[in-house]
Amino acid sequence: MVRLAFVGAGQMAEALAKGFIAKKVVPSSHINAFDISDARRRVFREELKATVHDSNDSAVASSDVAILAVKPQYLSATAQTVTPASWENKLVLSIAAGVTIDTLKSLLPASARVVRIMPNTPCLVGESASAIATSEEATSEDEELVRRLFATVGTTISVDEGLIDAVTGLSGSGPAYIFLMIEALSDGGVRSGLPRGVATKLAAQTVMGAAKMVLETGKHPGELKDMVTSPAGTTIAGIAALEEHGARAAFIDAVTKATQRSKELSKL
Ligand SMILES: NC(=O)C1=CN([C@@H]2O[C@H](COP(=O)(O)OP(=O)(O)OC[C@H]3O[C@@H](n4cnc5c(N)ncnc54)[C@H](O)[C@@H]3O)[C@@H](O)[C@H]2O)C=CC1
Ligand SMILES: O=C(O)[C@@H]1CCC=N1
Repeated sequence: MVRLAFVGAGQMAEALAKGFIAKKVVPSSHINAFDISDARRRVFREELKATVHDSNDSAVASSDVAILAVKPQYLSATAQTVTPASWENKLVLSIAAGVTIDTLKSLLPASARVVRIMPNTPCLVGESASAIATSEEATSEDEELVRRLFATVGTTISVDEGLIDAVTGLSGSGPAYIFLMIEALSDGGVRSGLPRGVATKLAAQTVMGAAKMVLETGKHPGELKDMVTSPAGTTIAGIAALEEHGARAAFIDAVTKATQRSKELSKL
């Protein structure tokens, strides 16, 4: 079974590690980690029962596959905390927004094989959307291993690296847009008289049900929207309000701006 190292044990590393452990694809005993924060090391040691090391170097040296899970701004300095000998022949996965395969390769010995992945936090509940872009050096076995690993925590898709910034703007950041939307729908329910707990539950279940209908029926979202919308009914009144407030443009702009920010991060 593959031994994993998390270089950086923050929110995303925790979501992935918990997902892998829950799906029994990597046991706690095969998860190595280091983080500069005591608090984060404690979470990995006490909650995840992972092996927490006293350096990135030791965590990587003890593993077959390393996952770079620090913020993009710290990635270069962090990669240098691992000796070239420990990186040798490793499969190195980076989940960092904006950091290109070329940049990653420049930080590692030539024998390291790089794969870029953009997952999202629903990996915690087995519903991540992960896009995978491989370097030329990564073998088909590497790609298969990464796909199998991330498929246990959700859906995977292979893309050219040129599309990873757009993936980041849509599905990498996307859960936050949907959480905001659920919160706002719940507020609407509360304003209309529902208790908060009931409103949030109905809002979240509605988002999940609608998403499942798109994925499982294969129908265009517009057609599904029309199926809800009775002439002179309640839904068209709600849709008209959303259009008046520019909801559609707001979502398009959110993805566009987040994609631009991902591109900016690649230039830092
Ligand atoms: N949060 C999300 O939803 C997603 C995040 N990402 C990417 O995942 C990466 C991590 O993001 P988050 O988990 O949200 O950030 P985070 O801030 O929760 O985690 C980063 C961790 O790295 C640690 N760290 C900093 N320097 C270090 C060093 N030299 N050695 C070891 N650990 C060090 C920090 O203490 C922190 O715990 C980022 O590159 C981000 O672009 C990708 C997809 C989704
Ligand atoms: O906000 C961020 O930069 C990271 C990348 C994708 C989701 N969170």
